Amino acid sequence: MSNERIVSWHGNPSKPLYVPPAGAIDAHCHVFGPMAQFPFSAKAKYLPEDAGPDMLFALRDHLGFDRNVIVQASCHGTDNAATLDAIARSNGKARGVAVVDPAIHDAELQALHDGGIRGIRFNFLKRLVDDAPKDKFLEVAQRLPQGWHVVIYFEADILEELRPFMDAIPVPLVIDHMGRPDVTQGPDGPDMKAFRNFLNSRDDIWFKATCPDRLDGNGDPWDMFAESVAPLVADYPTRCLWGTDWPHPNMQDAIPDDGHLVDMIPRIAPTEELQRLLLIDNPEALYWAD
Ligand SMILES: O=C(O)/C=C(\CC(=O)C(=O)O)C(=O)O
Repeated sequence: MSNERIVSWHGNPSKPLYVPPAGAIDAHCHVFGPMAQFPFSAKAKYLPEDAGPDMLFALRDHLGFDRNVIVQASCHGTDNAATLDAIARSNGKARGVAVVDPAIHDAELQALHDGGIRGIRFNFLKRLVDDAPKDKFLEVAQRLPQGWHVVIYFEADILEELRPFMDAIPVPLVIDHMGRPDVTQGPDGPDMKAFRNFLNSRDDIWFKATCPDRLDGNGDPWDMFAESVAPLVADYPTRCLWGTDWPHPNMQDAIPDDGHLVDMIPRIAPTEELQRLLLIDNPEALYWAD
């Protein structure tokens, strides 16, 4: 890995035209560092510039959101200190998802709960992590604090391979970026069909209708993303979440304008009722149930 620190976020995102409802939650974002206080993991696959809580909360306010769910990014490995620090600074307006060493003690899981964590993330992207031990992941998934869930990040080509593993997880599942379907196949393409089959296999699988910038190679305004994802939100309105994905790790060559990302919301959730579910009720059920 090069030692050059990367900027993957927009310096001056536009003000969105869409105004989120009061209480709206950005349910997928990260913090990077600050490095002097929270060094990156020795195993990190990218070395970003600092993107700490002050920047995240300023963006939240600029975009018209009220709360954040901060997902531990791979560059911080299994040390959740930066994520916990951001939650602690949020005045109750952030909760989080941790990445843990599967050998973590129950008391440490409880300490994470007390710090605002409500789930753990299993990352299966080979470009981001060296190994993803399914047997160990399953063991820790069986002893999570009450009310927690598991977030899984994978790409569409390994959905079937992961099925036995995911089927065995005894708590709700939240799938990052819908398992990265090729949205240019359209709403009835093979990737979306396979993902719908998976959603239909149990009623406690949730998904993040996120990342047009990662999933639609045609670029902003990401029309194929809108076309492919709107039907999924319409058909599973109580199981979808939305997030900016700021600071957009690894997107330095195609940095999205966060204001434009927010303007995707009414295109995938066209009614006020769908927007309330997507931005408030659904993420509250997972992250602010207590
Ligand atoms: O931010 C995301 O959701 C996606 C990422 C980064 C990531 O997950 C991580 O570093 O943990 C990606 O595809 O590079």
